[in-house]
Amino acid sequence: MGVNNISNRFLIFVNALNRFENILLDDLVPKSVVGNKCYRSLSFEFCDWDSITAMSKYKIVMVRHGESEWNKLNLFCGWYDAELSDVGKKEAESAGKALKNDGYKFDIAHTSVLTRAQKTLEAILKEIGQSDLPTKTSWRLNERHYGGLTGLNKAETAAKYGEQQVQIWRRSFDVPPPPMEESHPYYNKIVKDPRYAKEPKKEEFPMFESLKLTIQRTLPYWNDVIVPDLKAGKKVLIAAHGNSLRGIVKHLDNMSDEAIMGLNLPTGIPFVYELDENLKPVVSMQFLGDPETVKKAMEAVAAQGKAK
Ligand SMILES: O=C(O)[C@@H](COP(=O)(O)O)OP(=O)(O)O
Repeated sequence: MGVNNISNRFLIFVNALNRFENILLDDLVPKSVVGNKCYRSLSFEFCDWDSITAMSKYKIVMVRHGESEWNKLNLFCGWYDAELSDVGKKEAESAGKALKNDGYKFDIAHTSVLTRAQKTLEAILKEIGQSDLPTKTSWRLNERHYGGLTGLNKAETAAKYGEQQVQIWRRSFDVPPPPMEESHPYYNKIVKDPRYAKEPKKEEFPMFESLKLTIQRTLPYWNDVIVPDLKAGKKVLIAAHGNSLRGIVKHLDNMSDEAIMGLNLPTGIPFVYELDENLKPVVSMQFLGDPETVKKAMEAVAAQGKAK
């Protein structure tokens, strides 16, 4: 959960419930104290700002790319290499401006091999005056592979198979979409794309991915590449995708398979994690955007799976 001390209010992002809550300090009195100035209620734990600052050892910023041409058309995108839409380019610039306003500078960036994430990163780095920032790219940060759904319209798919089925395909933890067959219109474009010539290995190359499978290939990158950067004292920025980032968030916040179903990440709004020495969050998913805008953007992502 993210916590901001706003005068006598705490603004809390309640992961399990996927919403922001504004809580008066007075309301906190009956809650049990779980540590130095940290509190627990039925649905969340939180700490006052001084305690957070004391515990925070690592800071990392993540951002889902700006709206892509395929987000705009409401198509399942996955490993299809969609460009940013004009709105997405503006979102990426705004993300950079928000980071600049808050004085963020980075030592390293990580991104996927997909254009929409790379272009978003590029726009952000331009805004913060760090266009030459060392950047590592990996297929392990790619969006989940949407298999046979790739290229289908989400609302039309909901009208055909039911909203519930689309919700399962989009947000269940371990139910994968149908595989991408060789006859799929984008099979060759993806499988024969030169950017995958070296990796993933043939046996690792996905034809579909659930969130669980996505996490299985993203986490090794988190553990083996990003964590060492953090431990070396580097300030890290990740520009990636709705579901590869949901996987990292689930891991960091130790969210249950059910709780992660309710999380919809908005495009182009950076969010911050502060981690303690054991890489446990002391600040979770603190968006650099006003809560009402973030909430609406999350709801809009959730609604993409509704039949029109
Ligand atoms: O593949 C896609 O369609 C979207 C996510 O879709 P949902 O899981 O939200 O349907 O990925 P992104 O735009 O983050 O690369």
